[in-house]
Amino acid sequence: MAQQAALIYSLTPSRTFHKPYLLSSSPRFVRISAVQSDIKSLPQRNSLSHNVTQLKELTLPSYESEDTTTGIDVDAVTEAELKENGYRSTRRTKIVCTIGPATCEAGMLEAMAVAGMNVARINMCHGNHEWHRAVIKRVRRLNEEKGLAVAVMMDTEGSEIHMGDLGDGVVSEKAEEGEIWTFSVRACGSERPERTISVSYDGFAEDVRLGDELVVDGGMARFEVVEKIGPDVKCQCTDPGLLLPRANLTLWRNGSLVQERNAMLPTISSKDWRDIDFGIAEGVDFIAVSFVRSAEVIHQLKSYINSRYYNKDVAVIAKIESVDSLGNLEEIIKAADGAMVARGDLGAQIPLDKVPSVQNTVVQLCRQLNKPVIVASQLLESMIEYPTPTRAEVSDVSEAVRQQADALMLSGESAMGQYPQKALSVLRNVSLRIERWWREDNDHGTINLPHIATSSSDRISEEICNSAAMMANKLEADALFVYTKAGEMASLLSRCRPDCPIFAFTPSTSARRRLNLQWGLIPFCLNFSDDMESNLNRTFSLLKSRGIIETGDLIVVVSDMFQSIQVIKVP
Ligand SMILES: Nc1ncnc2c1ncn2[C@@H]1O[C@H](COP(=O)(O)OP(=O)(O)OP(=O)(O)O)[C@@H](O)[C@H]1O
Ligand SMILES: CC(=O)C(=O)O
Ligand SMILES: [K+]
Ligand SMILES: [Mg+2]
Repeated sequence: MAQQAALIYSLTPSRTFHKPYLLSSSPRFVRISAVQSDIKSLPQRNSLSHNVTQLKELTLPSYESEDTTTGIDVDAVTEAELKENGYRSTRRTKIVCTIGPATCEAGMLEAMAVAGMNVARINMCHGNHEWHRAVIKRVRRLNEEKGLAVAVMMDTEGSEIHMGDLGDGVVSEKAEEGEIWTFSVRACGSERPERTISVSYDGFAEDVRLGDELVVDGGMARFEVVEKIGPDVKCQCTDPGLLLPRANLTLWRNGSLVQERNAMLPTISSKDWRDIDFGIAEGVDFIAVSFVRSAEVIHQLKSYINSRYYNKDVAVIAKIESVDSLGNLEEIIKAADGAMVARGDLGAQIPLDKVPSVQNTVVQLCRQLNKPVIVASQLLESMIEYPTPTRAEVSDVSEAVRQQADALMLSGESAMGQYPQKALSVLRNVSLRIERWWREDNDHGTINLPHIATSSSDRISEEICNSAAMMANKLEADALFVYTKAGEMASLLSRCRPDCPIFAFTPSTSARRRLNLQWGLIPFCLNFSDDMESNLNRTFSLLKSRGIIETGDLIVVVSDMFQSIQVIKVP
């Protein structure tokens, strides 16, 4: 079968380290021995070439599923990246792509996975269950057939106010200055009168007042309310712009966001609960909850999942996009398994100039609380239409990478844009470049990570990970290895944002997919025993036989089972 081809940008080979350390691998003790002092023989980091030297076409071979009792599950994409670029040059920042009409076919999904998509996001605001089920199935098949670990994230609709669909085949409408448009709580159906938009919230006509400002999609277009006639609200366009199907609507009065009765709408609507049941049944890995206002709803969803689907491994991501969430950030993030800075709606609820500081706050808070964080929306908005990004967009992406967010997200760029693969490769290349720059810039200081563990055993794990990451940096190790059943130790290592990549070995395919969202983690599926000596020997020979590691590589190892750090030179 013809495989989709995609472009992989190869950086010059850099794996020529000669590591001068030799370590014994005794579990339970941190035992460093025979440390030699020929550190000068290490290559200068800045001697690693920055040049993008070759463009290579990569097709994914069909994947023979490994017997994980003996083998190791690693996919062709990771393998190629590790071999081509060397460990130090692998991308640490993960990429979430929203799947829509532009990317939902199997070939495109594969091309996106080859080009670096770590997580596929489906937005329940659009499409129906049949459409979403087909996408999830295609991703799952891709994972099975090609040995990939692309996770699926389902994003709930939430019950904020938005416009209805524009009708069959209508992808957008332009509102011009001065035009009068009708926003109505009546469903318009297929015979939508000209310049009429349906509104999702029944209380809309009652809540608005003459003179209110109606803002579409955080400022894509603006209207002033000029007349109310029963269910219809006549509005005059004051700022022309594009109206997209199901665009978000906010009302402003005297410079403040109006939250009349819509503030009482549930964060998780009855449709959302049905979508959540659907998503869990279809095996999604993450549920991203829109418009979270407080920690309560996260607790509610998590206990629902635990009681109803106790054997399912579903992580809950709190989307930070509601003005009300900002006073409860810490509790919300603590309650959730991760967070998303959903800048689209956030920018419609708070002044735009406040969005960057909220982004920074959420990213840093997540890092401190050890929760993965995604920076989302409009990263490369212009690439929906154009093949190159603006300089400002590239700067915005680099800022998120410099903040060391776990993941960046594409929205319309990958869902319905004309250049989804190009947008993905911009995220990849900017990430690689900025990560390298960040590592080479020795002046980034150390971020103070507070203790997060509550039990003494967790506290030990935390300290082990902090120390292992620090050792790996000081020894300029080639990689950190972590053997982890549920992924906790892997997260703790990722939280330290070490200089080298983290190979996370887990026996669980769902844990492997979940870890794919986290900064710097390269998750592998591997069945391991309680005998670390034999786990290591097996891992070394498996990875060596595939050319991923080589004799002499310096590895720092931690595991769930033994509270120890081992430093080993690959035999
Ligand atoms: N499943 C889909 N079917 C059709 N179009 C889609 C689909 N998913 C996304 N799109 C299109 O891509 C655009 C961007 O999608 P995205 O899901 O990122 O919206 P968003 O507004 O950023 O997210 P949210 O609705 O969660 O605030 C949408 O406005 C829509 O036009
Ligand atoms: C992603 C999303 O929901 C937003 O930016 O609004
Ligand atoms: K959504
Ligand atoms: Mg949103």
